[in-house]
Amino acid sequence: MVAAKAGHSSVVGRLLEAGAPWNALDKNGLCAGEHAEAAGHQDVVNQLVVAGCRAELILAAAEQHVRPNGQVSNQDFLARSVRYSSSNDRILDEDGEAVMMEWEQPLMEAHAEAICCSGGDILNVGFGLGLIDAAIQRRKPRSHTIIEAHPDVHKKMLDTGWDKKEGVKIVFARWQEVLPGLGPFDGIFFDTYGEYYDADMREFHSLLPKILKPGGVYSFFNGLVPTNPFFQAVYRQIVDMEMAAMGIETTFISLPVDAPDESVWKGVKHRYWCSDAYYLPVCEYIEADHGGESQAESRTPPSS
Ligand SMILES: C[S@@+](CC[C@H](N)C(=O)[O-])C[C@H]1O[C@@H](n2cnc3c(N)ncnc32)[C@H](O)[C@@H]1O
Repeated sequence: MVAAKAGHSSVVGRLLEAGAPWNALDKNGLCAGEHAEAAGHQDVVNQLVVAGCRAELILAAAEQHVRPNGQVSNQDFLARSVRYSSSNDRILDEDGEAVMMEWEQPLMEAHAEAICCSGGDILNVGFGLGLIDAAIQRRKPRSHTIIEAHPDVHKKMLDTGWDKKEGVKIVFARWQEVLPGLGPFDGIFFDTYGEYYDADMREFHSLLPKILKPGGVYSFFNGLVPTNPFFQAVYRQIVDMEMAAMGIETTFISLPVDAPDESVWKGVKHRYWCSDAYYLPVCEYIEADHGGESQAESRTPPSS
């Protein structure tokens, strides 16, 4: 950390080679990448991002929850009840963990804008409060498929008439059971609960070439390590690399987040968000006739 703070990239390199963990924290909870970033040593930041991506450690650590603080497995979550608040501004699981909260509305609006840009056939995985589905409906797509696996959430969808909306098809199942038998789609959004990047999201991503049409847009709720900006940057890089291996280019759009004040978290077991920035992923096939340079230019660097 001292070497990172001082910008000594050769020393940082040697320490990493000798097995120093890229993601160790000091007593103030800061990692080497944050020290380097604060001191303006971008070369060291980039070096640590690359090391983080390569390290076996990151692959193990990649078992991040798609949504933070979901402490139960997906199957357990689906087998237990959830409750909607009376004002419909949140869903809590049996432990009082927030499954979804209304403060995310502007983020969901932005995701809908990204995936509905060409209209057509849209897929959303995970209904929750229906925020993104309402935003999708406002954009009047040709068809709108919603995969939802929780019985209580499915009941809420029926109680609120989602099954009667024109063009809407509800698939009451885990996405693992019905994909890739659906689609293909022009726009896809993924936002489940109690699932992990390593085990679940990566599997979902591997289906994209089958379910995303050429010219289509994929996005997902980016809840990967929201508590640490440097670790977030590493995950953005990992997603970018894994998508690129499938011929898909990822652009992260940086959005300011109006951090919900303390009162919003009252009654929620864990506050799952504290960052003032959100990096909205937009994933599209790399076009064969695209110039390599212009693609690189349009990417957001991992440390931004
Ligand atoms: C965070 S909420 C989605 C919030 C939604 N984006 C919104 O705008 O309100 C996650 C949803 O995914 C559902 N879900 C969890 N695991 C699933 C799975 N394997 N397949 C389908 N839906 C799942 C949950 O029941 C929950 O309704």
